[in-house]
Amino acid sequence: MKDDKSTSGVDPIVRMDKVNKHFGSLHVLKDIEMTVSPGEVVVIIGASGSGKSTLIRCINGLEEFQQGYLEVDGSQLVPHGKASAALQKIRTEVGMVFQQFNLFPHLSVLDNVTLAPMKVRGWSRDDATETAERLLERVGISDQAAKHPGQLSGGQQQRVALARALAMEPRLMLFDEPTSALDPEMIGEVLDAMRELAREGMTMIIVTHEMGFAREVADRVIFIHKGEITEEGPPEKVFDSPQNERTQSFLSRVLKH
Ligand SMILES: Nc1ncnc2c1ncn2[C@@H]1O[C@H](COP(=O)(O)OP(=O)(O)OP(=O)(O)O)[C@@H](O)[C@H]1O
Repeated sequence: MKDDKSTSGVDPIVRMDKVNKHFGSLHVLKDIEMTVSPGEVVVIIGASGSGKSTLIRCINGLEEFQQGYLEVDGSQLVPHGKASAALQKIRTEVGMVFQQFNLFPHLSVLDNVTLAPMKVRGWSRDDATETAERLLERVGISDQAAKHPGQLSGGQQQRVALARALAMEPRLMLFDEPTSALDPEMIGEVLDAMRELAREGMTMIIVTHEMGFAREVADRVIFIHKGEITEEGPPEKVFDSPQNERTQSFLSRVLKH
């Protein structure tokens, strides 16, 4: 096991040691070693197809991996793991926001947010509604609670998705390119909500192409190239003086505009 001093005595929320993942003959994740401490905001960057989404999807068991050690908040996901008690626990403790919102189209905004706490956590409707209303207020869309997702803008839908994930009181939030499907004028409102969450101390792992945002919110930036972590460090270091030539050429491409 990797000895990671960033945990400084506190148990990490995520511990990955030599995790390998294949899609058939494609070796998508190669010996991934990553430790995330409570309260840390880690941003994962890299070219399209480098394995960023696959990496975070392994963390909540949406993708299985073939080799290595993966532990989330004390529960271990095993290679080739299918349904297990650990997986169930991890799914309830880890919130995820996807590129495509993935809201239930036939439910109101409020019902989208109350559903999982009632079904999974066994909360009463009153308790779930109270929490949902507070969260919708917090992401600035309390006036949309009775609408259906299709009646909202992309930015509003993504904020509902964030409220829905937070309603489960997650220990860790994963974001998979949460602004990539949004019109440019709506990106800011979603990033603002994420910024706020980071300020409040939520542990977050974020895959994004928003480099300005990454620099601003990340405690640590991880660069992935063809399934390997080739560089990581504080944002100032990775963005201003990248050591690896792959990072240098990626950043010079994406920061050109
Ligand atoms: N379900 C799947 N079956 C087969 N190959 C897959 C599957 N999902 C992803 N891949 C492949 O795995 C590689 C990594 O994909 P992944 O989506 O993790 O990359 P990414 O870095 O998130 O890319 P992007 O920035 O474009 O979203 C790619 O080559 C992709 O085509």
